[in-house]
Amino acid sequence: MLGRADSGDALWGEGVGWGEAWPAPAKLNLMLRVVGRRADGYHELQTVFQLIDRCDRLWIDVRDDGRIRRVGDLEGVPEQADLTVRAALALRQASGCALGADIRCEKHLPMGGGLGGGSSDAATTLVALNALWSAGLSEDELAEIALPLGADVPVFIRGRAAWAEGVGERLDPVELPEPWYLVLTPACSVSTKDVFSHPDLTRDSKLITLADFMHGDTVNDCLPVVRREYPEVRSALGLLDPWGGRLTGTGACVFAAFPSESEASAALGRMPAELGGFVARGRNRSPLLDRVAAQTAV
Ligand SMILES: C[C@](O)(CO)[C@H](O)COP(=O)(O)OP(=O)(O)OC[C@H]1O[C@@H](n2ccc(N)nc2=O)[C@H](O)[C@@H]1O
Ligand SMILES: Nc1ncnc2c1ncn2[C@@H]1O[C@H](COP(=O)(O)OP(=O)(O)OP(=O)(O)O)[C@@H](O)[C@H]1O
Repeated sequence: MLGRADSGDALWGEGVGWGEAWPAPAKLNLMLRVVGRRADGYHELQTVFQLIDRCDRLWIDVRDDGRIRRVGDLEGVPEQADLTVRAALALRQASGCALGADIRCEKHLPMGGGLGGGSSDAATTLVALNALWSAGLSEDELAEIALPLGADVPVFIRGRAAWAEGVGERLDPVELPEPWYLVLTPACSVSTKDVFSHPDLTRDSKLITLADFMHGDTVNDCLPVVRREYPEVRSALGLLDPWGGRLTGTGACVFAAFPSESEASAALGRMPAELGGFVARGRNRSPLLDRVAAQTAV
């Protein structure tokens, strides 16, 4: 898990030079309702995604020999299971492209944190290689390849804060306030699969509207199960009580919104030193959209 020392260079913004890096931002689920279950076991959701300016970074070199390789290790994830490698293979298959790639991912986002790090890495790989290979797939086609890689991958392809339904593939862009968030990263990894297969998970939440959400309906139906099964998440949430802490996705990360960076940083300063956490700005537009525009303008 990443602690406080890991800070500034994972952000993007004015004056931050990305060089050749491709950004893979995190997301927060600002609310999450489980409204049904499909025949294949996947759950129908209503959720609101917002991006934050905390990113993994990828470097991708095109290879002429058609091989797709991961450069460097990712603890607990074999090369062929890595979502960046799987995304590249899926794009090569879909596009018929004969080129390959070396992919290096610098992780700043905790795994199993509900921040969608692996999903975002996959989306960035698809978008980057579509440009670098001149594969010519449309955004819709990329989103279609993205979904089998993970329910969270399409939102990162679209690169916009969104109201989402289905398993997260029916996306409507939304303009939201862009507050500062304090995100706490408890030292545990929550398995999305385990939460969704838990017998006590609420699976019949009533449908709400965007207006309901805007008026403060920010329930996360995974919270009761996660709070019970993961004491680290329970105690991190308790620390955010004064500011209305919320769980993102199936956790483990929890967050609270603040009107300014200084207020979010002050709250972070009051957290126990051993608890990982960071401050990031909510964003309605992904830096990936700008990075790919810069690439295609070359
Ligand atoms: C919880 C969220 O993060 C909210 O944004 C996502 O719905 C999860 O997306 P994800 O991590 O990309 O999840 P996937 O890799 O597609 O699925 C992991 C496992 O979670 C379960 N799963 C996931 C999403 C969903 N809507 N229903 C499910 O039941 C399935 O058992 C699946 O095997
Ligand atoms: N490049 C990658 N980065 C992170 N995880 C990866 C990657 N490739 C494969 N994985 C696997 O995917 C799992 C989920 O990782 P991820 O970081 O997306 O979790 P998450 O933030 O909880 O996701 P979500 O919010 O989408 O449920 C990891 O535990 C890991 O086994």
